[in-house]
Amino acid sequence: MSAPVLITGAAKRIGLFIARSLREQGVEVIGTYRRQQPALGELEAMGVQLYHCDFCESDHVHRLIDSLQRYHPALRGIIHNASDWIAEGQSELSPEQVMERMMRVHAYAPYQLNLALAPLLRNCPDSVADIIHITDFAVDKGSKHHIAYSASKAASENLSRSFARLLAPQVKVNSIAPSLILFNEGDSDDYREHTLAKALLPREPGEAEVLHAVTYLMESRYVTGRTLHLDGGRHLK
Ligand SMILES: NC(=O)C1=CN([C@@H]2O[C@H](COP(=O)(O)OP(=O)(O)OC[C@H]3O[C@@H](n4cnc5c(N)ncnc54)[C@H](OP(=O)(O)O)[C@@H]3O)[C@@H](O)[C@H]2O)C=CC1
Ligand SMILES: Nc1nc2c(c(=O)[nH]1)N=C([C@H](O)[C@@H](O)CO)CN2
Repeated sequence: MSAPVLITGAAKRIGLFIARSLREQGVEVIGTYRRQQPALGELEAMGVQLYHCDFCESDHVHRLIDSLQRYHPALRGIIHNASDWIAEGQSELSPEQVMERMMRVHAYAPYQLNLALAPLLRNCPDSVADIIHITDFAVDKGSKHHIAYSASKAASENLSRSFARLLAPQVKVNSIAPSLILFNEGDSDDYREHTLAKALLPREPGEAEVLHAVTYLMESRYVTGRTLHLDGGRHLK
């Protein structure tokens, strides 16, 4: 791949795994980060170009777009990975504030980036470029505890359809909809057991499962406007 891949939320967990793996394969990688994380130094040492951006802050998004347009003539791909997983009632935020934050990070910022960076994707010297939105299994089923999160991920998935139609044939646009990929450190044994039991394949697949899906989509020459479900058969339980 002869132009960089932009990965949002690259400082930890799945975004970090994808950024590190693509870089190890010799792909130029640009990453965004919100908070200082231990892995930022490692990414810089690997040659990953990092930009600070909180997608809930409009001026940050505009500054990121300006920098990318100024310093990068082309992009091979954009992976919209950045995400906040906020449950209603589990933070000091009001429901309105939760919905605003969810829509900003999962829909508004990706919308702004796709529109502004489409010319850079079209400039990619490879035969094709990709946008990938990482959404969630909850898009199809909803979520009673993460209502705004789920709705905003559904908006993100719909962005994939619209941008697939707008940017074809130079740019493919797809979604990856995972259910459980990686537990969080604070997850209790009961929560882990309950979550694993939701799928036909009761396992925590880890970040590589998402990397495989990203690689498949970026190597495809005929898939666009589609969603890859990574859910262990949960839809059949
Ligand atoms: N983990 C799982 O099992 C599942 C994950 N997914 C999806 O996969 C993707 C990666 O998941 P995972 O690695 O677990 O996600 P995490 O929540 O662990 O990390 C998300 C990343 O996004 C960044 N981020 C959060 N809010 C903002 C913001 N307002 N502006 C900019 N960056 C922000 C975080 O930065 P910071 O370091 O500051 O927190 C972090 O780097 C996400 O889109 C998620 O919704 C979907 C289903 C299951
Ligand atoms: N931004 C995030 N989104 C999601 C996370 C996460 O840790 N960060 N985790 C999940 C869960 O794994 C869920 O799929 C199963 O309990 C969902 N989204």
